[in-house]
Amino acid sequence: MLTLPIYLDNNATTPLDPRVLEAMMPYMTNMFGNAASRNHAFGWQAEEAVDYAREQIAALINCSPKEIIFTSGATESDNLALKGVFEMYASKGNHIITLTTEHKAVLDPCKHIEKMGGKVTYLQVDEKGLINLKELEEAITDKTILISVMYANNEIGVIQPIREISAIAKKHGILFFTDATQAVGKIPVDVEADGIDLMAFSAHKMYGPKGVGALYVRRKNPRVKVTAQMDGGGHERGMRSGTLNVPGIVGLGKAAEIAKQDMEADTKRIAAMRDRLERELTTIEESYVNGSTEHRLPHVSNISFKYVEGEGLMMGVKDLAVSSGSACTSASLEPSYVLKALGLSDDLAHSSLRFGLSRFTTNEEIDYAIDHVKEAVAKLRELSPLWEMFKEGIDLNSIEWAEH
Ligand SMILES: Cc1ncc(COP(=O)(O)O)c(C=O)c1O
Ligand code: FES
Repeated sequence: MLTLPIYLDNNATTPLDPRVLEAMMPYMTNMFGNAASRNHAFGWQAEEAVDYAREQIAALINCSPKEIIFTSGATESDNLALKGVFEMYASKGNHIITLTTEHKAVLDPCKHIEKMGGKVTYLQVDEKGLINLKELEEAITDKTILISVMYANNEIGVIQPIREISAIAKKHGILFFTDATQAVGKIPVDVEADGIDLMAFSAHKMYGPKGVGALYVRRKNPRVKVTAQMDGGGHERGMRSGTLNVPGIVGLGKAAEIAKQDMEADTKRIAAMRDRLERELTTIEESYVNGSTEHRLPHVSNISFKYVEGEGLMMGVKDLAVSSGSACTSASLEPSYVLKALGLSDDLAHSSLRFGLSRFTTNEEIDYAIDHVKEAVAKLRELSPLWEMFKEGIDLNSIEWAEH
């Protein structure tokens, strides 16, 4: 049975897995203790639950439970990593290297750091969305303290060469931070093998609750430190004060456990549906997949349908919850800065849709999406004078479409 509307915007957020909700429920009802209360059973129960969640998360990303700092989500983790390193290592240097295609939760703290006297290099990506490793190495100066490169992009799903980046950071004695919000729980992420020093992630992108996330902070070779951005009771080894969100943390832990256990099977199923969706939708004339299809998350596809407005297309497929650009910026009519960074013209960037599948996506939903997007593109093009000119063989490149 097909229930409308269909949710294909799982890069913005995922639904809560019922197994996660079940694990959280006791901590939202009778087990309400404060994990910092050391003198009674309510506190012990809560602390035990938090410790267990730390272990579940550590098992997913291959770290020690002690290396997990709980936060309110990836935005906070990004802020803590960037500003925390900038402040902690001020005597060593003030230069950070990142990408133009990072999430705003990285770019905006970088802007803040610039206002505080820091220097930030924003590296361009290639037309597939990938970093240029030579340019990365060339950007390093004796003042560089941090390389911040996202694991996988939220708009196009492109996965960066994390191990090569961390090797460069290590060679130069620089810390490596990755915003892995879109990757953790979706693809294998191993902080040891990947050589990551700091890593941000969030529960609500991996079938957990909203408002909870974590920052992985390496404790051994090198022992990484960040200056707290939230002062108070000294929770989380002094790096993030504030009463712990116990139900949320339990949810993140359970989400991590399920991800570890189901990842292989989920990925196989989801990638097959994504590939079918992409194969079918690219039979539409003048449609283009954005970003690398080789180094990409298994559940994402970002496609531009030339001569169609993404916003109009979204209206045309009302029962399909997809996104054009990213959720944070969807209120603005500016074309996506990520797609622009790949070299797309404004028009092509505007004509894109992002499809994000989940473990709950069904083949029937994909069938629906294929049929309705095809239909909507055809209808909108019927009304488009540009499409008509294109069909008549008039060369539009020189007049309407900016050079890439
Ligand atoms: C790559 C990336 N970083 C950071 C965030 C922010 O995460 P949160 O909503 O947990 O603050 C998101 C989600 O929008 C994201 O996709
Ligand atoms: S919700 Fe991910 S782009 Fe903001």
